Amino acid sequence: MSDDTQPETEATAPAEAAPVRAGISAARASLADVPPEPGAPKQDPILNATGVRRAFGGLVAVDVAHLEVQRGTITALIGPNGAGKTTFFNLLTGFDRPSRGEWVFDGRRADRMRSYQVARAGMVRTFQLTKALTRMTVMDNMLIGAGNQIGERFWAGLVPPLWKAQEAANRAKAMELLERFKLDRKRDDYAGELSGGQRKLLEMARALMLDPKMVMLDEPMAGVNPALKQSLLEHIKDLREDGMTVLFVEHDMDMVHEIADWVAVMAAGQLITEGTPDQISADRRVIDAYLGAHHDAAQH
Ligand SMILES: Nc1ncnc2c1ncn2[C@@H]1O[C@H](COP(=O)(O)OP(=O)(O)OP(=O)(O)O)[C@@H](O)[C@H]1O
Repeated sequence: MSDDTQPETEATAPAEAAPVRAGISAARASLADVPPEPGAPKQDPILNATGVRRAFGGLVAVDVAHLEVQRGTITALIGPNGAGKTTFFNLLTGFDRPSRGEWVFDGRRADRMRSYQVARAGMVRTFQLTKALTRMTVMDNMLIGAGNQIGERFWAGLVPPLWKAQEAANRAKAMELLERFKLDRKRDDYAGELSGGQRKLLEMARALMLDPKMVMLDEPMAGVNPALKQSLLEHIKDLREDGMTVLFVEHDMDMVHEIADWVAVMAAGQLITEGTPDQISADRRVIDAYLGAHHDAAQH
């Protein structure tokens, strides 16, 4: 954790040290008996997807037969360029519509939900800061991340005390998160002035404004300098400690090894295997997929 480097005190050491070990060992234990095969069933999947397909004209970008994501784990989604990872993310989070397929998130059918409904249900993805957002302050980015809960409820939005109370609560929550991500001193700066790594931290902090159960991160390490990488990794581990599930797309295999409890591998739209990081790095199918080799049974 980012705070581990601080000197331990009697008051804080036990409370901070215990959950770190609890989260990772619970996650690994929950996956211990799962076979390293595509579509492997999990003990307690927070996400359960079946037959998810998305074609763009003649190109089948995603064709995932089955995937379960175990609750409380950090799961990496890897695969060569063009494997369909981002498209799959977009489908799951309601930003794209599948040609067919269904999935259940935390006990609720989510394949018909719109993106804001998916987010409200607890599956929240991070977004790269768009140009418009870089021209807003860090705090305003956080407040946008909170959505407009009262304003969306039309009648409540007409009652100023309710509206103001909600805004004050959002601000307090945003401040707490900015402190946690060590961005509190930047709150009045334009988001565009942040470094690559700080932007990633802001993207994650914004997602947490919605109190997600599952956080979806698309290439969290892209454009982050080595100094901030470690801090970012620790923040992602903290999400698991707080009971959240994390699914992330990433090309940086060092990062995958360091934080993933489980890895799902896509190639040419399909889920070709799953397993622990060690199982995956030894899997011939994965090596072949990255080398662009044809899957040939004789090689196994
Ligand atoms: N809107 C779209 N229209 C047409 N083709 C698309 C569209 N979006 C994605 N594709 C195609 O679908 C395939 C999968 O793309 P996708 O971006 O999901 O892969 P990826 O695994 O995320 O790749 P990368 O690691 O390079 O980001 C690619 O061949 C891509 O060109």
